[in-house]
Amino acid sequence: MGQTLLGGLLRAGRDPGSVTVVDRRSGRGEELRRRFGVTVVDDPTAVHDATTVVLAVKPQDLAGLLDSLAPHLDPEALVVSLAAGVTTAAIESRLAPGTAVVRVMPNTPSLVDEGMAALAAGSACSDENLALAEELMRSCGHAVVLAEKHLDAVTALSGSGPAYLFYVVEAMVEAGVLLGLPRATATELVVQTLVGAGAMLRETGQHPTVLREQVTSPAGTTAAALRRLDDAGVRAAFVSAVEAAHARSRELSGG
Ligand SMILES: NC(=O)C1=CN([C@@H]2O[C@H](COP(=O)(O)OP(=O)(O)OC[C@H]3O[C@@H](n4cnc5c(N)ncnc54)[C@H](OP(=O)(O)O)[C@@H]3O)[C@@H](O)[C@H]2O)C=CC1
Ligand SMILES: O=C(O)[C@@H]1CCC=N1
Repeated sequence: MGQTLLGGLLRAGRDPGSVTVVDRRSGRGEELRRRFGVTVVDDPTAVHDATTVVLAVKPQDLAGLLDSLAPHLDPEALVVSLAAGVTTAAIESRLAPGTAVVRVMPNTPSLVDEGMAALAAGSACSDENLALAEELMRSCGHAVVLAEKHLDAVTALSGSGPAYLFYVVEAMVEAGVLLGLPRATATELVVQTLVGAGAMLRETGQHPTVLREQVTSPAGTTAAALRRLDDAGVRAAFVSAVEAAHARSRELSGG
């Protein structure tokens, strides 16, 4: 996710010379340097002169990372965390009092500048800090500011959401192959159908129920398929899956 966001920032015109990546795996540094033209170091004390620090490690690694960064952070620096589940209060508790923290939940379509991110401000975060974090996230897609109590739901919906849609695409491609289509053809059909359906949702502004009804001819093929999906409890399974992601995000906040 960190690399995805880095790519978005640079595409949006940020000077690579102004960005330092702290990466503990030395083998990857050369590739990042070559690909993005940024400075790559393995020493976390490099944050000492940073005005904005983006944390893109797994939630389980965040506490240890914060402890190693805290003594070196400029007290005026803005800290932006991408970690699922970890609250701004938990982050603040490991940093100097008054440190500005923003919690962000991005998603992987940021890779193609179609990301959806939600941001929540910590207790010492000014409007200016929040606007800066929002600008960072808008460099690779959409961004909304929400109360922090909603961030676990955002994580479950748009954070993990691309995986649910890729899962549906995988299943549909397999179905096409089962019906005798070459895999490449099935993939092209399904991918463009997903992109087209997404564009219709965005550009018509119509409710998905209306768009689904337009596809569903009386006594036709779609009605036969949707009946099977309902029989298999697919709609309920999606709701339950999102609930499970929400619960897991809340669990990670305890970590
Ligand atoms: N993937 C996604 O779709 C989304 C992820 N997120 C959040 O983004 C964060 C990263 O997730 P993701 O990119 O999937 O995870 P990855 O494991 O792919 O990336 C985490 C990276 O952090 C590095 N790292 C760990 N500890 C340190 C450290 N102390 N110093 C420097 N680098 C370190 C890891 O290095 P190494 O490879 O050596 O372990 C790894 O490259 C998570 O908190 C996740 O919740 C948020 C929204 C969406
Ligand atoms: O699976 C995860 O935990 C991360 C957070 C949201 C998407 N990926």
